Amino acid sequence: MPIRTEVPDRPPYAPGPPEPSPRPGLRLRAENLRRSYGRGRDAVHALRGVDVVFAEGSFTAVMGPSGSGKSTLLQCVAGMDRQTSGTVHWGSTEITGLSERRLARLRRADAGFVFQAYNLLPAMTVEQNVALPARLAGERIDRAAVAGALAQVGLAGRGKERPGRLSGGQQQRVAVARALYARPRVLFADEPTGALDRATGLQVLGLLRTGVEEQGRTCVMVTHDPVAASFADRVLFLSDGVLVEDLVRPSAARIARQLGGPAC
Ligand SMILES: Nc1ncnc2c1ncn2[C@@H]1O[C@H](COP(=O)(O)OP(=O)(O)OP(=O)(O)O)[C@@H](O)[C@H]1O
Repeated sequence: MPIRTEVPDRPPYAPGPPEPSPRPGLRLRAENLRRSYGRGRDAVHALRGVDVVFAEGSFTAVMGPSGSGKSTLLQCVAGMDRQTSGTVHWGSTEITGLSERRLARLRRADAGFVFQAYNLLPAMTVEQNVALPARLAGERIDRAAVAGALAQVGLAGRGKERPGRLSGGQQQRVAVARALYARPRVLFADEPTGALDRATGLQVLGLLRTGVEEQGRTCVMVTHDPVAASFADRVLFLSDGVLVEDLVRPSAARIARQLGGPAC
C-alpha cells in the first residue's frame, strides 16, 4: 500500500490551557547501546551499538522497518528494558547503573509514556485512569492536577465518564493526560497514533508538539507514519539495529522517500 504523505486540515479541536509552571526537558544520551535477546547462534541483536543524544526540549521520531530495533531503543533509553551493554544518561544521571527501585522512582518522577494501546481500565472513570500511576505508587492524588491534565488534552468536564463512552482519539488523549499528570520532563511514545484515524492522530500529535514547544519537554516517538514523524524536529532511521540516517525537520515526502515509499 502506498504511503500517504498529505497532511489533511486540522480537526476542530482546541487543546486546553498550558501547564502552569513547566519543568525543564531532559537531555538523554545513549552510548554504544546494544541489546541482544537469546544466546549463541540463535541470538537476536536488536541494537548493535547505537550512539544518540536527544537534546532537551526536542521532539525526535524514530523510524525504520519492522524489526529494526525502534521499540527496543525507546525502551532501553526510557529505562523500561535493560541493555546488554552500553550506557544511557538522563541529564547527568546514568540510569543504566541504577537499581530497579531507583530506576522506577526516576521514571515516575521524570517520564511519561504513551503507547499504541491506550491501556485504560474500563471499570474506572477517566479521572481515576489519569490518577492511576500515582495511586499505584502510593502517592496522594492531586485533583487539580488531574483536572489540569484533562483540560490540557481538551477533555475538561469528562473526568466522571468511563473510557468506553469515548472515541478512540479521546481515549488516547486520556492516555496522554495520564502521562502528563506528573508533568514529565520527557515523554516516550511508541506508535501513539497507530490505532487512530488520520484526523484524531493529528490531535494527539499536536498535543505532543505543544508539550515540546510550550513546556520545553523532550519527546521521543516511535512511528511508522511519515506524517506523524514530520511533527518532529528530527527523524532518526534505524536498520537492523543501527542508526542509518538522521534528518533535521524533514518533510513527510522526504521521510517517505527515505523509507522507500513514493516521493510526493
Ligand atoms: N523480548 C524479546 N525477545 C526476543 N526477541 C525480541 C524481543 N523483543 C524484540 N525482539 C527482537 O528484536 C528485534 C527488534 O525488535 P523491535 O520490537 O525493537 O523492532 P521494531 O523496529 O520496533 O519493530 P516493529 O516496527 O515491528 O514494532 C526484532 O527482531 C524482534 O523480534
